[in-house]
Amino acid sequence: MQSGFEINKNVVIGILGMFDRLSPSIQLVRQIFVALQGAFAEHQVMLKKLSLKRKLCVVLVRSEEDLAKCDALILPGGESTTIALLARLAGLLEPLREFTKTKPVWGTCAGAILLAQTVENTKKGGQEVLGGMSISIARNGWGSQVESFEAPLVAEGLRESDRPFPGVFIRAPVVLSLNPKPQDPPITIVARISAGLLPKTQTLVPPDEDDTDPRDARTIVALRQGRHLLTTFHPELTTDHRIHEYFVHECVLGSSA
Ligand SMILES: NC(=O)CC[C@H](N)C(=O)O
Repeated sequence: MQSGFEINKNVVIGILGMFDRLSPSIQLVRQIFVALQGAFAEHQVMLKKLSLKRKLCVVLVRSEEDLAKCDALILPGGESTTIALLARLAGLLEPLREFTKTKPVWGTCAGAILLAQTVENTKKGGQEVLGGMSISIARNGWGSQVESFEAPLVAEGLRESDRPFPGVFIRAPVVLSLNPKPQDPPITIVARISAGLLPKTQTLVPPDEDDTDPRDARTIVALRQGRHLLTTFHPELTTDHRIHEYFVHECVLGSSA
């Protein structure tokens, strides 16, 4: 893939931080959740570990002005409906949709929901999306917070693909189907969970004892379409930086890192 970057240009990766707009008391509650769900600091630490030929700047994005500085964006975990609402209140929803049309975006967990074209199991009133990926996804598809789980993932699209990627799933969404139209960029599977490890607690898709089809869309937990990346789990809460590396090298810099 062609890189859109000049060789000496710094690369700015933004991390959407809508929760950082909230009042101090709500911030405290948020910190408790973010410690569990990953956010700016965790992604920043991972990005700083990558070895690149050019300087990588990581910025927190809370406004249209912040977004305008970015070459690429990470939509972190949290709560997709709240993130979309806060983005709308900040006048950022449309700029985010425009950004998604032209620049690389990676959505983790709640961010993955925002990147999907259609969402099931939404809260009353529906879910606003940015819609960069032609997939259908279900919020909280594996169950509630207490049914969060960890599982080794088959890292088929990553460097050292024989080495499983540690999957951390927190009220994670489930990919239901891939629906690319002929004119859309093709979808590449980056990581899967083995069909046999699919949690039985999933709320949306009825568990089927015989359903161990490894091609089942529910087994897809990381995928790429064009310059966008989607992970239903939280790579920033692990010590394995291969997914961050994949985003920067493949989606942002186009293999020329
Ligand atoms: N860890 C997460 O980001 C959870 C996502 C959350 N279940 C949502 O609907 O947005």
